[in-house]
Amino acid sequence: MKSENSILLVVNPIAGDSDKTPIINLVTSEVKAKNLDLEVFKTTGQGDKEAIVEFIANHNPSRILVAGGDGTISLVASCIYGTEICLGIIPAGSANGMAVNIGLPTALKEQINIALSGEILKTDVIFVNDIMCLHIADLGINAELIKNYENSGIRGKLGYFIQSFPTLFNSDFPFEFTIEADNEVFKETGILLAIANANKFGTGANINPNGILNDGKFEVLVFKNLDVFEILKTTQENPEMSSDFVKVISMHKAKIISKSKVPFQVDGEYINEIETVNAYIKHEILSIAVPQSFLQSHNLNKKP
Ligand SMILES: Nc1ncnc2c1ncn2[C@@H]1O[C@H](COP(=O)(O)OP(=O)(O)OP(=O)(O)O)[C@@H](O)[C@H]1O
Repeated sequence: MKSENSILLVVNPIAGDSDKTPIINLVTSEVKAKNLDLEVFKTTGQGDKEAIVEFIANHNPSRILVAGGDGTISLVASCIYGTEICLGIIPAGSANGMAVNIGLPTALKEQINIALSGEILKTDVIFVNDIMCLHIADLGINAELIKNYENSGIRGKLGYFIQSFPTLFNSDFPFEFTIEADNEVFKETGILLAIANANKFGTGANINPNGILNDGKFEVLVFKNLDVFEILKTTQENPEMSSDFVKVISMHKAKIISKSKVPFQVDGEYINEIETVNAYIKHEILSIAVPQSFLQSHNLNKKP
């Protein structure tokens, strides 16, 4: 049985290269003000999943707050999906795609209050080659950019920017994909194939404006070229992109085969070069605390 009063804070001390003491202190005072109990778990980078599972078994928290980046959020999500334990996000990484997708505010106190709130979304989760994907996985030029960025040692947006030029010149794009979607087969050529449950990359680019986190489906989007005018549209809240630029297919499961090996990333983490991806969705299996405005603007049902 979970303990309604018990909150666990999972902190990744190295995420985003920042000191987490202010976060721990403010979470401690906010949790205390609500008469709840707090335990803090700091990740080490070694055996964290097993340690968190054991910690949960011993402390039975009703909610887990995560102070880290997308990697730490995925780690905790993989420990609690399918349970009633709710995840609260305190973005503190170099990449915070999930925070961007649920529209978290920037002020820490507001983030903590949302993470402890009763506004809860039961989100779908995609599994790509059995790897959990909370927002977007992709094959092609973005994954190649992430690989080059991770190898470069230059952090932040500047690192991304610097890597984009050699990546664009040296890439093997376009790639040829066969997409076996539910009961239909599509053959598409493109520079990037995204498998998306959410709308946005961590950078804020809104590549899947019609994606809904709890509709039981995900989208495969094949971007066909580097049309700058169309790419700029992804900075808008509701972009209408040309079908010459992107092909969008909504589905429950897919097998995607690339004619040649292609770079592959999941939620901002480079995985490897692959030829085949099997993707399927699990419906409403992860509870996340979200801003009330997000639930309202997306007409999403609140499900405790
Ligand atoms: N105490 C630690 N020391 C070193 N590495 C750690 C520690 N705790 C977690 N990690 C590593 O942090 C990574 C996850 O970081 P996360 O994505 O949350 O933040 P981030 O700042 O966005 O990181 P990155 O830029 O590497 O994606 C994992 O690779 C994990 O193994």
